[in-house]
Amino acid sequence: MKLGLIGCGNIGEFLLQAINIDGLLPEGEIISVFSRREEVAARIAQKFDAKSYGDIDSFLNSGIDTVIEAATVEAAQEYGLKVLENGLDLILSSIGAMADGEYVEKVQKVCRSKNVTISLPSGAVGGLDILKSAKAMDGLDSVSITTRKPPTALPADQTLEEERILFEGPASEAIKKFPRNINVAIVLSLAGLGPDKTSVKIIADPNVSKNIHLIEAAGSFGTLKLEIENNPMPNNPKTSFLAALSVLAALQNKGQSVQVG
Ligand SMILES: NC(=O)C1=CN([C@@H]2O[C@H](COP(=O)(O)OP(=O)(O)OC[C@H]3O[C@@H](n4cnc5c(N)ncnc54)[C@H](O)[C@@H]3O)[C@@H](O)[C@H]2O)C=CC1
Ligand SMILES: O=C([O-])CC(=O)C(=O)O
Repeated sequence: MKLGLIGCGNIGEFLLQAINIDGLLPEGEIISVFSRREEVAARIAQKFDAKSYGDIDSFLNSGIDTVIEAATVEAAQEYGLKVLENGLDLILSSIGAMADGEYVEKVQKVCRSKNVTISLPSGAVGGLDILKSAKAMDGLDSVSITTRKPPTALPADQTLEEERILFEGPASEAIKKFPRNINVAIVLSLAGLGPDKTSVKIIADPNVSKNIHLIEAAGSFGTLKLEIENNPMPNNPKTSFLAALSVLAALQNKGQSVQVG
């Protein structure tokens, strides 16, 4: 795999280290890097033996076959379709871009016509396999996620002394208000009941140091209760380490003949 990377932040730099330096993707290498700030892309590219590009078209035509997006929901929406239209597979970190049903339809149409795929890694949560099985015969009745993070990981009052509920409502609204914090609700929506029927609660809690997600679901299969206590990434406490690992795992699993789950 000849990989291109959009976004040189936390997840991006983790992947460059894991793939280009530590050799954790034996069949792949990140050869091209694109970021909003060209000088950042140039510095990071040099450090990890890749090439940086200042415009998206040269990046997409740099000999890559797969693009990893690790930037923002806005960037994913801006470049996602273009990546696919150029005949390149896409792996998305900013899954909030897929909250819009019309956008998802366009993505599916381009994927079919260009024979490419878009992969949505499980990110900082799990249980997607259970939700997918549970809804196979329309037997999934409810899905909710309660996200509890320290104020440093949220756009919250940093001097909070007690926990505070910042949001309660559907995933479709949550991702509009917290596009950098609740991508997990959209991946759960896509596996389960959709962004309007997936309930979200976001709590800023000064008494926790981890990013905690509690996923609850019920249906004809039974009930699900899954709590994940994520360690934050050292350079960006908003992002859980598991989210970066899930992108690496998606790359490692890409094209494998034995698919688990
Ligand atoms: N699916 C999930 O479970 C999770 C998803 N995320 C999402 O993954 C994405 C990446 O996360 P991090 O690496 O922690 O973020 P980060 O903030 O550390 O890095 C983002 C990078 O993207 C660059 N960027 C911003 N706009 C851009 C544009 N228009 N074009 C190109 N580059 C652009 C920034 O300059 C920055 O270097 C974020 O959208 C984040 O919300 C984060 C955690 C969990
Ligand atoms: O990393 C996390 O715990 C979740 C997160 O930021 C997101 O879903 O956007």
